[in-house]
Amino acid sequence: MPDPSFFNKSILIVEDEDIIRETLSEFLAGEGFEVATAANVTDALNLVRERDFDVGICDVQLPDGDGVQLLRRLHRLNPAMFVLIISAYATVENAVEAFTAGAFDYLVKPVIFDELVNRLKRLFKFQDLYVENQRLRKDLDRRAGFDQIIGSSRVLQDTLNTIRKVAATNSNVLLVGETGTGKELFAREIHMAGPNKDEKFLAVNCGTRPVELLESQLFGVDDGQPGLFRTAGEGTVFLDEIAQLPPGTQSELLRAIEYQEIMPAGASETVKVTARIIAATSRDLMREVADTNFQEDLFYRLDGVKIRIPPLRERLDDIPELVEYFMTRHSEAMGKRVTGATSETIRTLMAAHWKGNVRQLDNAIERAVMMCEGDEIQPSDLPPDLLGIGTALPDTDDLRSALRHYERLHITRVLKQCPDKKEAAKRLKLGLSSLYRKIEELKIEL
Ligand SMILES: Nc1ncnc2c1ncn2[C@@H]1O[C@H](COP(=O)(O)OP(=O)(O)OP(=O)(O)O)[C@@H](O)[C@H]1O
Repeated sequence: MPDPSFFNKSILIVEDEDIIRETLSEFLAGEGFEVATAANVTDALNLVRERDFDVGICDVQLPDGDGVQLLRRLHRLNPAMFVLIISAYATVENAVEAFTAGAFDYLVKPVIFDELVNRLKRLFKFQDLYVENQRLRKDLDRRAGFDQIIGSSRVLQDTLNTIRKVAATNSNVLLVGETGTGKELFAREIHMAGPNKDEKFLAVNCGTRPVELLESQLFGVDDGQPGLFRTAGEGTVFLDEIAQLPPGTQSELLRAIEYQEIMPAGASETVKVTARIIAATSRDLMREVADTNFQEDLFYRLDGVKIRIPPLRERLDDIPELVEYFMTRHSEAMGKRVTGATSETIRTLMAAHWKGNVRQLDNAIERAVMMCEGDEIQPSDLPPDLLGIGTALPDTDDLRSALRHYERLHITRVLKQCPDKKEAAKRLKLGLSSLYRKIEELKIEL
């Protein structure tokens, strides 16, 4: 009975002796593998250039090269391919060379089938761990901010350029932007592009209450918790919603910036701190100063290096890419196969107002993926309030067609909210038969 871990696995046998290659191939195919064979280095490389294999079994001596060198080249083409070297002569040097080059295992001829099966079972256990490890690493990198800022619009790219320049200087930064524009994401990017990227990035919301809790989180307690500033070391402290920092805490923060020292609760002496500070606000800090809610000194300290994160409506070109990104993420998480959005959906999204910016778009796509019944997101899968705020732009200048377009959109939205046609007709102030006629005329899909 073949081992279940062998099914759907692909294996490449590289062996110049016909009889060995064929018996191995027959045996492994019988065990459930998908098998391909090559009799020399050139053929093996050509096969690996064409497709990925899970495993390679390579003889050491081949007519046009040696198996260990082949192994190195295979790894360059596909690092996830695990290779088992077989050799007619067992020498320590051979084995060491194979393992140093990255072989997963080493077998001596004649190959005993039972032994090969055991080695392959072991190999797949490791390979599963390897794949899982790669996935987690990717996930971690994503969470840490790598590769996560999506969008190639000019406006976004200019902002990213400024961010990278500022990041290198290790100076404190103020990020200003509406809610959901990605301020925390950009703050992480600054940290990761800065000289202390291997240190910690710690975030706190300045709206945290009571004040004592916020202050102990930030500055710590004398004989208890160290607080974010000390824990961050040379890393970054991200102060979100800085406008909500209470007046007393503002003075403490000013001291941390001006003198690089803090006073933990209950302490009698100050403590030196070196963390970089990145603050973010969705409010106009200057106005908060004018309204005496925010200390002027602190404002000027923070305002030195200020970067504005543009709202989504100023970079509509990013929407298709962001939709693709969120769609992939959410459909993976929900185990669905939603692979695209219709052009009408994209037009609708590009016409919406996006008060909640990228976060709102993320939520809209999450909902759309949930509602989507086929493999493409339709306008009717989008949140109804979104259709209300923005209106899809018609594809034409012809007034009659444009009116049909809006009529179709409006009726679709009402029907989506209210599937009972009698009720929907009432809301539309139409007779029931007129509604049916419109549905037919406008080709509204239910
Ligand atoms: N360009 C982008 N690419 C990918 N995801 C983004 C982008 N911008 C924002 N996001 C995502 O949108 C959500 C909101 O971003 P974030 O929390 O950084 O915004 P914020 O400006 O700090 O919001 P708030 O002011 O409400 O705290 C997050 O899930 C973030 O990952």
